Amino acid sequence: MSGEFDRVARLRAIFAGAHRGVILGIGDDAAILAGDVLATGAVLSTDAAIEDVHFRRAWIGQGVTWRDVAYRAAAAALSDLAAMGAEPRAMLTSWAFPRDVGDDVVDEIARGFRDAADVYGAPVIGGNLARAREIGLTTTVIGAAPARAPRRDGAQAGDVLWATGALGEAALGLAALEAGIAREPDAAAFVSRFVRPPSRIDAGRAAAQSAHAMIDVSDGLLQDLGHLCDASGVGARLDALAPTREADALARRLGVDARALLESGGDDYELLITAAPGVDLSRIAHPIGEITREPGIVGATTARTGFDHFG
Ligand SMILES: Nc1ncnc2c1ncn2[C@@H]1O[C@H](COP(=O)(O)OP(=O)(O)O)[C@@H](O)[C@H]1O
Ligand SMILES: Cc1ncc(C[n+]2csc(CCOP(=O)(O)OP(=O)(O)O)c2C)c(N)n1
Ligand SMILES: [Mg+2]
Repeated sequence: MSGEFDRVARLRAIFAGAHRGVILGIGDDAAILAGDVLATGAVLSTDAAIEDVHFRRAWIGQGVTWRDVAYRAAAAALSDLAAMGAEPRAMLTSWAFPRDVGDDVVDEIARGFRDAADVYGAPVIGGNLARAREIGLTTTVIGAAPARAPRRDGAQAGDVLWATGALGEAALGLAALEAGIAREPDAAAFVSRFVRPPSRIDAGRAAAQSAHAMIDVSDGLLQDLGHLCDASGVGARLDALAPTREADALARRLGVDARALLESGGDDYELLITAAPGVDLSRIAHPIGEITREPGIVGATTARTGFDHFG
């Protein structure tokens, strides 16, 4: 197994390449980005993917690869840029793992980040390696600001509430993984929805031009819609949201409630967008309800729960 500095050399090879606006990448004390690639303003966020909190080693070989785990860590972090309508420019990634994690695994993790770098157009320009008891992959994302970034606090009563994709399906994929049936045909699509969330960068950038408010769904619809409503001083009425037949069938098999996962499952990395009633976002999203003057969320079948790290 290589030492820290040999590992950095291997990462440098995997992340190699010329990238627009990157004056200095991996290998020095810090990276340098050209100011003009962030001329509209820099949008910055960071998120961690921690073993047994966000993923499990036991999943590897059960329908999930290390490359998937890494891709998901990057995509989850990049989702915050989508939610601001920003255009990804670069990533920094800080990894911690025990000594027994070999070079082959670290290389696979690097390739997963490189996959995400290619899909999102955000090269890995630096990071850190450290030893720890558990595997942790922390990703800092850097994006260029849109002309106007839709925030959590801009929703107005009467706005239409839109979502970019199916909610609750990633949580079903997670439930299938936890139940050990991830490789079965009726579960595979949900598992891949969990491990490789679709990029909503283009949707976020398109919506930024007309949205009043936007947030990404990481902790569950009710939880994240709740954050948006609280920040905006409004409430929401949800339409009757129905899981697909396939989702319902898998949920029944797993003994979970597909509708509850749709409302509180988390790990979706879809966008919630609110916009004035005349705005048509049907190219990128579908309407799921409306914003109300009265606080609180009505129309849900479950209580406002969702993921809370310390709850
Ligand atoms: N350790 C921290 N130090 C400073 N700010 C933090 C810290 N942890 C979270 N925040 C901030 O709190 C807000 C909510 O964080 P979080 O729930 O992780 O958002 P998201 O779901 O978009 O990743 C964000 O603005 C984030 O930057
Ligand atoms: C092993 C495992 N158990 C449970 C989950 C579900 N889960 C873990 S963290 C989380 C919420 C999203 O992660 P967080 O770190 O809160 O991201 P952020 O909201 O900061 O973007 C969810 C739904 C999971 N992904 N993996
Ligand atoms: Mg976060």
